[in-house]
Amino acid sequence: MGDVPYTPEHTFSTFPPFPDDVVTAPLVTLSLAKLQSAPALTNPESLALFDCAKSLGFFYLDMRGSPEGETLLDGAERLHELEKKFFDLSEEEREVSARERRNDGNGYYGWKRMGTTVMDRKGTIDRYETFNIKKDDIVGNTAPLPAPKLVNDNMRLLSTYVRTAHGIIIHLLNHLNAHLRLPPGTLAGLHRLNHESGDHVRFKRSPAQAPGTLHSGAHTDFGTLTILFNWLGGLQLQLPQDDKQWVYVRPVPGAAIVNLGDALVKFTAGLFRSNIHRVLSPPGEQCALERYSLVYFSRPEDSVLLKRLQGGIIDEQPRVEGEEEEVTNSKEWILRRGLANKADNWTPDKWDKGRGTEGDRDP
Ligand SMILES: O=C(O)CCC(=O)C(=O)O
Ligand SMILES: [Fe+2]
Repeated sequence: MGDVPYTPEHTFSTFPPFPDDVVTAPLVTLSLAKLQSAPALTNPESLALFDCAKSLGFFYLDMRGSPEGETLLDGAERLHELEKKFFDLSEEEREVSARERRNDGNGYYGWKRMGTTVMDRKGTIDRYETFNIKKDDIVGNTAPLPAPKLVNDNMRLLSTYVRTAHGIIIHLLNHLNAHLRLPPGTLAGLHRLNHESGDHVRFKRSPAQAPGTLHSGAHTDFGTLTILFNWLGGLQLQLPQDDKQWVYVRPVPGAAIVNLGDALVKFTAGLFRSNIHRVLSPPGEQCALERYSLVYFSRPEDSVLLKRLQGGIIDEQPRVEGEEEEVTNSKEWILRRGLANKADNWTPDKWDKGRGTEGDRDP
């Protein structure tokens, strides 16, 4: 997309700062370069990753000093520009990629206009729009959903981004695999780039709204690992402690926010945590601005069953009665969770069907 001379620092400097007087999440910062520098079992950074997967399930991943990390940062700045342009297209142009047009049962991918899903059991209507671009469409595993010229002209950028994000995710999974004492390559083998999966790039925008307005409802992510770039605040997570306090996640230039999703909870029989999060209007002066996010969601390949993996320390996890009942594969899980919240013909009963691993954590 032409030359975007932006660095994360530059982009951050164009916005009012994230305020200092709000409570923020105590996320650890892990360095991708350090994770890449030594094998898992002798690498303190890797042990910190394992601890985090078992406790909060959210961390900053500092991308600096790693060639793959720097490529991702550059791609994120470029895609931030591209998503602004995409959402500024006329409705008619965005409509080309409308999720309703996807008639292959994959109606979770494509453009979702604002206000077409519900965010809670009361039926509160969402306050954001998204464009989910399927990894399989980008790397050529499937025939792509029609897209505006703007998007098609940027396929190389999207392809580099997807391949880089996917590679970083495989690297993180290999670390976790080692600590779980699973046979080498077990997790990576469930997330092969050239096999169909629910991985996608998400563009997300919400308009400026009153302070404290809920933009996206409380949820856990459905899949494996999520790599999120934010430039403005607004993301909150609910601390696991008893008081279940909601705290903001401060966006940090040069770092992505990474979190674990439900698939990793299921694979590890509850050893890992997929934490609840939501989005409110950005705090302080940032509230007056439109808010964009850029997300890469990784998910197990479509046919993978979402249940405990055999082997390693997972075998030591207690068995819960009924845990082998109603096991779904990854594709069914995503579509069930992703489409249960459509606002048309919505009922509270449908909301219940779309729940993930929140269990009694569900607000
Ligand atoms: O907009 C954000 O910062 C978070 C987005 C998110 O949690 C999601 O799309 O699953
Ligand atoms: Fe999320």
